[in-house]
Amino acid sequence: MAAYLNRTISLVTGQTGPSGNDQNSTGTDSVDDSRHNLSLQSSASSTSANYNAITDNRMYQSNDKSPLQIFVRAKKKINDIYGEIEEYVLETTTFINALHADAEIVDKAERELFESYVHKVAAIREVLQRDHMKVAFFGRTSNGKSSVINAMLREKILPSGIGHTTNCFCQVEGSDGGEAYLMKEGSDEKLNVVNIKQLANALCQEKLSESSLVRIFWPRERCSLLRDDVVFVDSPGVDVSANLDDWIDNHCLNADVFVLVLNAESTMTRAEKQFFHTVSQKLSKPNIFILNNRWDASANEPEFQESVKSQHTERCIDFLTKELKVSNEKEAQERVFFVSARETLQARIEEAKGNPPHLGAIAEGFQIRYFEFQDFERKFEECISQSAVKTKFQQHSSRGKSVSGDMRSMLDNIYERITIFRNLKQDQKNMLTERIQGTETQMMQVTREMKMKIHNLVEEVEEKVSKALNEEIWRLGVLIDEFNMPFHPERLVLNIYKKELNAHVESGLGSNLRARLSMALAMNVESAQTEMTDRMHALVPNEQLSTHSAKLAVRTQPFEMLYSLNCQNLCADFQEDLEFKFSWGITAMIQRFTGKVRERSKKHTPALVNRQSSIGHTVVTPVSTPVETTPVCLLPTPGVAGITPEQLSVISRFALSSIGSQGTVGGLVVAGIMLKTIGWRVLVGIGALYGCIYLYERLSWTNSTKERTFKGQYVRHATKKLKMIVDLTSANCSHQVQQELSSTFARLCRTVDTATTDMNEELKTLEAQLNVLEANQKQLKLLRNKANYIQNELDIFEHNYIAPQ
Ligand SMILES: Nc1nc2c(ncn2[C@@H]2O[C@H](COP(=O)(O)OP(=O)(O)OP(=O)(O)O)[C@@H](O)[C@H]2O)c(=O)[nH]1
Repeated sequence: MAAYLNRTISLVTGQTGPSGNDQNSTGTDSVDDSRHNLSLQSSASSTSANYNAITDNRMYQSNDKSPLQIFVRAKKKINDIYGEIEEYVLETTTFINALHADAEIVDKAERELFESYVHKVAAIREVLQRDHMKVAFFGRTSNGKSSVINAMLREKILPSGIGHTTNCFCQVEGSDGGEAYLMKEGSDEKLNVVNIKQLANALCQEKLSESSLVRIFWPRERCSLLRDDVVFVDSPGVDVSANLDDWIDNHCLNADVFVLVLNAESTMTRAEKQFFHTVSQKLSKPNIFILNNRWDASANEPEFQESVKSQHTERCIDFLTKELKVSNEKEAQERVFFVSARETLQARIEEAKGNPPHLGAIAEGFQIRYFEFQDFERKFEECISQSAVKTKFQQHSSRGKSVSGDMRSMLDNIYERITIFRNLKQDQKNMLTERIQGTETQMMQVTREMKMKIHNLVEEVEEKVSKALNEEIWRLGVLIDEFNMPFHPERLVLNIYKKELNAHVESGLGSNLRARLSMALAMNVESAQTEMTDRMHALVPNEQLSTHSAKLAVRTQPFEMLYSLNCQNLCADFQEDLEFKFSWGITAMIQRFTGKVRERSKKHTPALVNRQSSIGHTVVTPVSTPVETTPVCLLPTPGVAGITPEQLSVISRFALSSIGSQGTVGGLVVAGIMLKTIGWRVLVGIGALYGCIYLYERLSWTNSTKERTFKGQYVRHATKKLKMIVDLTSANCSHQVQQELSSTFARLCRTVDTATTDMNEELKTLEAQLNVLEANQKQLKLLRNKANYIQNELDIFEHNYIAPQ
């Protein structure tokens, strides 16, 4: 009670707070003085001063210091934060959708979860737009609920009158664009606002059910409360309906403040109490104000005024603290008021006309009641603003935090996954880089080694072929003896015989060389190829081996050496000599003698190198036989007794011609000398023997002897020619081996190159993937920081708007 009185005095004196109260007088006497000062009969100056105080108070209420501005600013702030949350959620979802392309990082369920936040935030924003401060008025019929609302709105918007007037729930809310209209529940049709008198009035024909709602949209600019998002709900009297539960469920659950409008002329009824009991059961600690309306009536009985007020106040406080348990004593004292709604409304209408408000007074003590009503409004505004911020925005703030927190932890998970994935890719990149470098180094080493190997193998082949061919040349006589085509000295037959013999020698030599060398050479080549392939296999990564295995495989056809001896051309210049020559004839003797001398000179002197440069079409290099190992000398070498073979040949020809030319005279001289020396009998005997030998040799000069002679001449000729191509043939063979191995190695190198190129491509792909992953991580960090920023914003919001309460 004392608090109530202090409150009244502070309003009158224009001072607020406990200090103001302390500085002024306290107690009943002071109140009496105030009442005296504020009576309608007070002087004009006093009225004018009080009017100024009222005007100042209204100005204060309508400026930015109005408690309702807390809600307005909080709503704007949370709206701004939710704008950022929506932007953040959209940005994150777009990013996650892009990441979803890589299923290893974000799966479908995760993506859908992110998308669900877009809808969630959009839904919260929608609710946020509709959030307002809602006050609901209850009380018995005709207690003046509609009048209180009208007084607060400063216009007679809701129907009021004696008896049961309000038939249904009427909600008054601000409209934009200066338009006033109303809408029935479940309809979007805008009705003329004058219809409210019919729709909501119980006395009219066209009445709605008591639980239905009519929404009245009133221009915001016409009332500061509406402009600041306060919504008023008027109800039918609690004494006319049994459906109180439905009322509460349909219209009260989101109310921030309840105002119980009592009739100060009577006392609180059971119906009124019952209604609020139900409300306090359904809502946790509802904010309830009690207005003892029609207090102007107390002016008629001033002697009982204070005692009635005390009684009402005590009962109301007990109701709030002891019965409903929704407030403590101190809070309850701030929630009970004694007002006159009718008077306040009239005063404000006068005020709107530019008249002093006291023109609306209907009884003595107007200004106290008027101030009390303003005090109620002030307390109500503080309460509804704080309550609405808490009940509505705390929930939004918590949900915003939960959304940003959930998203941040999901982003953290994705970040960790990307980190693992990135490390994996980085390891792969490092391994691949090392492998490429290793492959290049090993490739250089293998190339060096393989070149050396090919070189050695080629030299070995050359040596082997040379040796084998020389041996075959030594055995040429055997090969020619094996040739058994019928021999005939006739020119045409002999030409065919020579052709066949050339072919026989060529194929015989070829097959003998193959038999001796091919197997070993092929094995050597194959083993070299296998070694190359194995070394190259080691350079190609296992996973690429299957791709490149066909290229790496050793050729299926074994290597075969080709010995192109070409005896047809080689021995084309062979000319046989099948003339009969008596072995004891003078020419033969001289030839034999010169032959022996030549043989002897050959044994003791370096061989004369035939400088003839053409054998068939081939180029011949200096030849050295196994015997002729001495260095080549191009000068004629002196024979026995300083006579060269050419000189001996000239001498023999000269001797024969001189014998032939002297004819019989010479023979007779020789015969005469011999006859005289050894006697004619011995001479005849020698002659007979000589003749017999001649005859024998002449008779022995048969076809087979000619064949033997032919073959002997051929062997000598072919031996000479073949020896000249030994080096050429072995060089040719080694060249074949070199070609074979080089081409194999080149093929393998190409394969390794392809594998290296593939690895480089893979490296590029890995680098690109790493760049993308790095960019993703940067973006994730950014998004995480944004989530933190939003959380901070919401923390600050709670600290500024919710925590202080
Ligand atoms: N003297 C006086 N009369 C009042 C006051 N408040 C309201 N009235 C009158 O009481 C009657 C009922 O007022 P309403 O505002 O309609 O009351 P209500 O509680 O809304 O009534 P229902 O709508 O029927 O529930 C009207 O004639 C008002 O003029 C007041 O403070 N003093």
